[in-house]
Amino acid sequence: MSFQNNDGASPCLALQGLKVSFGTQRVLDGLDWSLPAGRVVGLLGRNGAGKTTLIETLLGLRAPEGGTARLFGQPSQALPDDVRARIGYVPQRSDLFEWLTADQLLAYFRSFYPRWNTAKVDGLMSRWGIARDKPIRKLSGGEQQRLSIIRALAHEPELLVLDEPVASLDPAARRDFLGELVDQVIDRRTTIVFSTHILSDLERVAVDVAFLSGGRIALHAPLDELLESSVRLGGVPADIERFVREHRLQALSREAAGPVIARGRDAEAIPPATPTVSVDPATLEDLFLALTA
Ligand SMILES: Nc1ncnc2c1ncn2[C@@H]1O[C@H](COP(=O)(O)OP(=O)(O)OP(=O)(O)O)[C@@H](O)[C@H]1O
Repeated sequence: MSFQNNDGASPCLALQGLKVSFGTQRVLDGLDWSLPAGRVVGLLGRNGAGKTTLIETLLGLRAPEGGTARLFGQPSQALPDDVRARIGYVPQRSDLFEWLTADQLLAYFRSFYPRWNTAKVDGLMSRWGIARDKPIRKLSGGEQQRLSIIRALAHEPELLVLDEPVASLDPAARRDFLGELVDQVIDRRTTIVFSTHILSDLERVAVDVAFLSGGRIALHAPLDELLESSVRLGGVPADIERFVREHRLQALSREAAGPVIARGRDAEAIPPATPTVSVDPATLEDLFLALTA
């Protein structure tokens, strides 16, 4: 699958050979990744896989030891102000000034941006039920998280990066938030990268998924295509191995025991079960476990 931009412009995010270590621990290990405009990508990986490190490095908040990170064609480490204004970021830990009220906070941020969508801010503040005149420290964790998201959406960024934005949100708020992200893409072609551990949410919206494992992006594909072309195979290892070879499937997990997750070229390339090998649809959880092992 190709992720070239349709209009031929440079990708909004381009990472090449990115390397980041903490002491002797190599977290990003020659990571390549490129994203055209207008996609929503769920960044998946196990705890400690390096999602936050990747997000901080791509935004220029952390210097890599090797490789390059570019946003809108500019080096992330030296972004001009006009490019910075095209980016929205919701960090994992709240960056809100807790002694301000929501209204004061929004007024403060508004002063930094040439563009600010007051109607969108007001609409989301009332839809998400956030008190405007309470000190932020008195808002619940989920309300603070929603306020942080509103702040990041308000200046209509072309690239929105969110580090576990739904961690404190209840299921209804998560659904609403994801709907908002999708609207954002439909209305404005915003590119959105967000890390999450809540796989069930992703299956409800048309998103891409990118799996971070071993310091690299192991796979990046539209989720619906990935699910349609992936299966869980059951049977004894020798039969499965033969089945995978004969049907030219790509085995995504190589565990000696248990189900094997495999992928065909597309949905049509998936063969039916045989007396010795069972073929069932793979879930996103199957894919996550296989690809981030
Ligand atoms: N400032 C730091 N100093 C030392 N080690 C760090 C630092 N930041 C991150 N690490 C280590 O780097 C690895 C990747 O951390 P990171 O926070 O990027 O992972 P993550 O995928 O976002 O994890 P989680 O899903 O738990 O939020 C971890 O092993 C972590 O302990």
